[in-house]
Amino acid sequence: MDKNAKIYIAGHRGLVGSALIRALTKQGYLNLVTRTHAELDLTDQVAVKDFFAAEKPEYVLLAAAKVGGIHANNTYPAEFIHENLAIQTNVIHQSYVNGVKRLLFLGSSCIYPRDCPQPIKEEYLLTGPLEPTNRPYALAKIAGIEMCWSYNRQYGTQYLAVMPTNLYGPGDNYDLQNSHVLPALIRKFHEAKLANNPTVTVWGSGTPRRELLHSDDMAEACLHFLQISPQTLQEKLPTNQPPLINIGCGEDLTIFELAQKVETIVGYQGEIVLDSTKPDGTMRKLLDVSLAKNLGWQARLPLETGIHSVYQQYLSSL
Ligand SMILES: NC(=O)C1=CN([C@@H]2O[C@H](COP(=O)(O)OP(=O)(O)OC[C@H]3O[C@@H](n4cnc5c(N)ncnc54)[C@H](OP(=O)(O)O)[C@@H]3O)[C@@H](O)[C@H]2O)C=CC1
Ligand SMILES: C[C@H]1O[C@H](OP(=O)(O)OP(=O)(O)OC[C@H]2O[C@@H](n3cnc4c(=O)[nH]c(N)nc43)[C@H](O)[C@@H]2O)[C@@H](O)[C@@H](O)C1=O
Repeated sequence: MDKNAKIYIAGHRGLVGSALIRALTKQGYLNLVTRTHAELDLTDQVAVKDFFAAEKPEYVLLAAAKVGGIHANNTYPAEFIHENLAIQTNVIHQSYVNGVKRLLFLGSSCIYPRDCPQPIKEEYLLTGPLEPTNRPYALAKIAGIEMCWSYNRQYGTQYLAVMPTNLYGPGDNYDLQNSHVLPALIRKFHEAKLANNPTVTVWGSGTPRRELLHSDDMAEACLHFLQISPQTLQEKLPTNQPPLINIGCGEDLTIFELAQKVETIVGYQGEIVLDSTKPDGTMRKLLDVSLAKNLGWQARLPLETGIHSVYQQYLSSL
């Protein structure tokens, strides 16, 4: 890819979007197009049409979405399905209309059936019922994958759908209600340490397993697949399946084990209490990342190093 190629990063101030900006800048890409949510509401069909017609990006990284943890997904299902369907429909369609060379659509590991075999292969999509706590979000993401595949088949576009596992990194959402588990635990243990609280509450049974990937690894994966040659894709992506690539580190741990790791890194001395009134969500969603590896990408940052580094970033943001 030409270093002057015009690349639009949708959602550039988010967890993944900001990591994409860091990675693109590091690799010497200079011609980056960005808009804040206030400047361009991606649910607005006319505004998105005008933006693409004016800017004519050559590449699109679609990292804008309505995102949140288990509680947010369960509490605002209408917003999760409506906003995600609108954002991705507008951006994918206008990418086609304006001749974008390649688009990367970010989905999520929650698109796969709740009880599917582990580790989860791309081919398990649509083979069983979804997890209820995030079904509206997952269905929106599945529609986005289908849209990428349909445009590829009918119009010969080269859109890819990358499916990340649970992500964390600098600039994460630390809201105690709406965030994902890792930032929530970092904040809970840190605040309990400062206040000398005897207990920290962890939602659910502690037994669900999660796979966590740093946003810098995710951004490297996105750039790898944005730049991969059409020949390699043609050779290695099954033609009878959606253009889907799982992105994960290939290892998971229980929520209780994760809480213990955070407890140690933060240096909290009290006790962990489980709140069984809160939902567990999917019991396990470990991705099979052999396709990504076969296409030349694999995760680099070990979880413990990643947690140490985000805890330092969290402290410096206070
Ligand atoms: N975080 C995770 O654990 C995971 C994330 N993903 C996927 O990765 C992608 C990026 O997620 P992540 O970076 O975590 O999300 P963030 O919430 O951190 O960032 C999302 C970005 O999208 C922007 N945005 C949201 N709605 C609109 C809109 N209507 N118009 C314009 N911009 C909008 C937000 O702007 P603003 O904040 O101003 O609204 C924000 O900059 C998403 O597709 C998500 O589904 C997949 C799996 C796990
Ligand atoms: C990325 C992914 O993220 C979501 O799915 P999730 O993995 O279930 O999300 P989560 O990170 O919020 O929780 C993981 C586990 O951790 C437990 N847990 C313990 N204590 C806290 C806690 O304090 N906060 C949170 N949020 N969870 C906690 C919690 O009960 C659950 O068992 C969906 O948005 C989905 O759509 C999606 O894509």
